Amino acid sequence: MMFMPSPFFNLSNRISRGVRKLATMSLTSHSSTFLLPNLPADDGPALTYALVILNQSLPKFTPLLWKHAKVHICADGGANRVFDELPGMFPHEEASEIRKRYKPYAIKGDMDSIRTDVLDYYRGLGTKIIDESQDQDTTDLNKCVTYIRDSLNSEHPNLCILVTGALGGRFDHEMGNINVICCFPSMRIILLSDDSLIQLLPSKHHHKIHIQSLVEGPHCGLIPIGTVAGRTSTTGLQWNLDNTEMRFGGLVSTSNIVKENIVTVQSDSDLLWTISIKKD
Ligand SMILES: Nc1ncnc2c1ncn2[C@@H]1O[C@H](COP(=O)(O)OP(=O)(O)OP(=O)(O)O)[C@@H](O)[C@H]1O
Ligand SMILES: Cc1ncc(C[n+]2csc(CCO)c2C)c(N)n1
Repeated sequence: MMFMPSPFFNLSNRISRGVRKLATMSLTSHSSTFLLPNLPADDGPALTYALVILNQSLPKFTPLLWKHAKVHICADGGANRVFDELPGMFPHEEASEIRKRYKPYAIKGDMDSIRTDVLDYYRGLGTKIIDESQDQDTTDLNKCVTYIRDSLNSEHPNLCILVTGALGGRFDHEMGNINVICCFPSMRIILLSDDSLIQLLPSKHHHKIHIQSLVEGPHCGLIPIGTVAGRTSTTGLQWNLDNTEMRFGGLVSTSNIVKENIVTVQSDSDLLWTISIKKD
């Protein structure tokens, strides 16, 4: 006799799958401790930071990010910024000393923006040069993240990629940079400027964001990207969401305010989390 599923089979199956999903939903913690002068020892499971420098003015906290990062990669013309701008952040030291101290591990991109003198200089210091000029379909940031994922992830598990110069500037580049964090949802990538940071909160986790109020906030936002976010719930914000629908072209949470030391977010869709960075 042929098996006939009961009319309730799908429903009960869906419910039990839903329950299982809730029961197994993992909690991911986030904390911008990389903006503090020293990484706290009790920072939970240690993250290893990789720093990617894009071709925009370096944020003032670049030396701090460099110190916290285990590996430093320049996206094409980002190398010009390290060469030109880092010595100016240490006016009392010799430019050549600073350039040797802040030597990128690799420079990767389509190499249409790095100057020849800069390329020759870092090649001479032993920096890996990865020329992908044949690929005109992915951005230099995408190329760098791919390199980190494929070549560095096994050596450095629990990697978090900090990206400077990702926001502000040309709008197509900004959107391209945001697209990169959506292209690699399982990697932790944080886009930074002097004014704000952005990261993806994948829907398959619940999120606990430890606010570093010395260096970030209070302005923040939660933005659905690419699709409707049917249900999002938050705690710790002035305008919390309670199973609220958000969509581009409708409600998105901007100019929200952090009210507690911990913000929690759960949603059925991937969201962008953004928070302001304090000027000192
Ligand atoms: N004005 C900008 N605003 C935001 N991001 C930028 C800007 N300029 C450069 N970037 C970032 O720096 C990366 C390297 O930039 P660069 O100027 O070397 O190359 P590009 O040819 O402009 O970029 P791509 O080759 O990726 O199109 C870019 O991929 C982008 O992520
Ligand atoms: C539909 C489409 N739009 C734009 C580009 C061009 N493009 C995209 S990323 C990039 C940077 C390469 O480093 C360039 C030139 C393309 N290929 N396909």
